[in-house]
Amino acid sequence: MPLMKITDLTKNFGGLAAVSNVSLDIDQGDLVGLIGPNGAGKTTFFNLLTGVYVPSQGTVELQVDGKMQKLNGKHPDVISGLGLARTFQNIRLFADLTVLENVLIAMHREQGPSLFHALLRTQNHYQQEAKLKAEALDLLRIFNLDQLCQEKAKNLAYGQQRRLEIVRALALHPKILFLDEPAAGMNPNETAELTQLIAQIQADFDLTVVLIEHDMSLVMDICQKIFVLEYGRLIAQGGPKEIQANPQVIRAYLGGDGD
Ligand SMILES: Nc1ncnc2c1ncn2[C@@H]1O[C@H](COP(=O)(O)OP(=O)(O)OP(=O)(O)O)[C@@H](O)[C@H]1O
Repeated sequence: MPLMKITDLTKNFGGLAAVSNVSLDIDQGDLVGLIGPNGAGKTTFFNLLTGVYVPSQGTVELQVDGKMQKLNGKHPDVISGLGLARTFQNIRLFADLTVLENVLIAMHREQGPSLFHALLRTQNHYQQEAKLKAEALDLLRIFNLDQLCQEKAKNLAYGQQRRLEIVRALALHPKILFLDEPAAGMNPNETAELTQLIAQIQADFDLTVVLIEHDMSLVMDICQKIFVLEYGRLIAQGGPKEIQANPQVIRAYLGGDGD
């Protein structure tokens, strides 16, 4: 049974089919790349899977406790609660809060101390706060951001902000992590470092990762399976070698208006 099953998924914006009849499965433990030229429908696809958009047609199902459960029409917060976390193409941090506070806020949304304990400042409250802080620092350490934990997010370099976004998503303890162009704006060294980090957290946290990325070195290095969209349609799927040799994919990139 797949972890996620996407069937005939379609999203129309007026007369434009941004995603068109896409069917695919994502298996537990996959590290999946979603590629395609600009405007192919990749971000729209993510938005459909994470509840930001309601599909015009088709279904998105997630395996929960051994059964496939329909996600269509569920609020993004409910979907997030079922184990889907994501980052966005545009960085969405709290610019004036510290690095640590940015992570703690994400954690509080998921598992923070109850209002009752917080208001009464109970011992339980302080213990839970200390536990969350320790966990946040552990995650920040993996991404080499622990030394910057008291720095305001807006003062971080661009690549560091992107890494902090991933830490915030990981803090939700997701089953599936969706990364929308995690290496965008990074230099080649930062991209190489991030590539290894993504592979490492996928293994260490037993995660399923789905990423949109234009940087082919990242995709081909670590993705075991690649899905290719063009004009909203799924035109190919397979391993990195297969995809690189696929004539339809080559034509989409060379003949289209993509990168
Ligand atoms: N909210 C919207 N309303 C209308 N059209 C939209 C909307 N969102 C996306 N589109 C259109 O849908 C198509 C797919 O866009 P999408 O952003 O999903 O592509 P993408 O593959 O993520 O592109 P990129 O690689 O440039 O980020 C594009 O033609 C885009 O202009």
